[in-house]
Amino acid sequence: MSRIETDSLGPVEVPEDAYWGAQTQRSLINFAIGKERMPLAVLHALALVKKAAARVNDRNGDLPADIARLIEQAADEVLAGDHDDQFPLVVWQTGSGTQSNMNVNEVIAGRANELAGKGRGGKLPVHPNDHVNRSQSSNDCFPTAMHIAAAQAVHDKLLPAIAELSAGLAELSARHTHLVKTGRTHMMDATPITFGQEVSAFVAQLDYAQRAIRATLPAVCELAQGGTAVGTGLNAPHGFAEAIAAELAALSGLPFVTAPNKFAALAGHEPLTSLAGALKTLAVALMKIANDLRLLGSGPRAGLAEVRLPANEPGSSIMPGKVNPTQCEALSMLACQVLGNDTAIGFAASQGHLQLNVFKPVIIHNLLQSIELLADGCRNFQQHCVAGIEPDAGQMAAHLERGLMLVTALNPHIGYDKAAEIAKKAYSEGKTLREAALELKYLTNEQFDQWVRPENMLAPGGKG
Ligand SMILES: O=C(O)C[C@H](O)C(=O)O
Repeated sequence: MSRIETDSLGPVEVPEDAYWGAQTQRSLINFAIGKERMPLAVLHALALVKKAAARVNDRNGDLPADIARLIEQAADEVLAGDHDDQFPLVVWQTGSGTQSNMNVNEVIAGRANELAGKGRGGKLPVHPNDHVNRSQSSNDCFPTAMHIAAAQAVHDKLLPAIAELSAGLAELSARHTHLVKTGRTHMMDATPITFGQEVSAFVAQLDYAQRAIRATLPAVCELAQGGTAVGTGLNAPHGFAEAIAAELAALSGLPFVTAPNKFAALAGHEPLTSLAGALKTLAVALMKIANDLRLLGSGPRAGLAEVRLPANEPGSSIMPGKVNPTQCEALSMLACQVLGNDTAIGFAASQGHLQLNVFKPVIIHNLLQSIELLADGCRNFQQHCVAGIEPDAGQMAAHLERGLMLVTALNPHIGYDKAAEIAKKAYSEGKTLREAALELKYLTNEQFDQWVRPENMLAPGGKG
């Protein structure tokens, strides 16, 4: 069953139960490309813009109060998720997001008209363009929705998830401040380190990444709304930009303000590019953390085997009893995706032409995917990997005992060249450092005990 809706190009048949109108239907027909739907977070953010615009327009006397109330009521239903099935459009559509903006305008108008007792859809008494889109253009409300969706996702999901992983790693580090083990540089044995020190680097890397992400938020909280079609604000009343930013801040609890230059806010996407870059920084840190932990957990018999990762599931369909570092694999894979998304965002954001960037859907699709993957990834990694990590103190001690770079502690006492001779002799003849040193007569047994002490090699000022 269908009904007829119209737009400026003429009549279009839409499913009878749909709230959307002609423009959404045309987009469905003209852009049957891929499966990637416009993220719901963007559509909900657009609904928030429509609600805020209705309030400001009502206050300004630019909308009849009853129309504004109907818009707000329908927008609230969208925000509550009651109409999520009414947003079927894909990412690969008009580069301004006009069709998704019209999808939201049409659904809100269509539902508002039903609430007014006029039947589903249509343009009376609430018109999708004249009322729901009042004082707006897709060119300002779509980038506004992009910024709102990104800021909310970072604030509500990503920062708490980073904090959770960071707390888990900090706890692991604090539990093992005295567990001495072999340090490695160039993947080769180096001087000692504690497991606590090793893990403390991960905590600091995450801290750096979260600070980089936070630093981008003030610019992400600057909104394009009020610029309308080209940045001049045509058809929006004086003061609309400031008023709607304040309304959106009040509705969302986030510190949104109006962007100082609307021309740039429509045509450039530097704030979201910076955020994507900061997400890349987080992905880079997570890649290092995942790789280090799977390297330290390699084995269990023929690898480093210095940590035991939780055995969450059988790893192999053919090799009985094999357990794999699957959480590290998932985390490092999603880090690759985030690096790829950052590249796509960079290309897309660089393509602003004159007064508009028309690569907006692909930017926000990639950005929100990165945020979601990173947030879920941090949480999962904490809960299913870091929380269950146990160091193997025996294996660490054995590696330390066999290690050759403890010899570095002898540099201040016998000089680099003699110390190197000891290390080379020990390695080539399969001897311990002590045996080689004594055979070369460069020091006594007592001096070796006094100078070669891993626990004294962990900080500046440490002496052999
Ligand atoms: O949809 C609009 O409001 C404007 C459109 O993106 C355009 O500039 O052609």
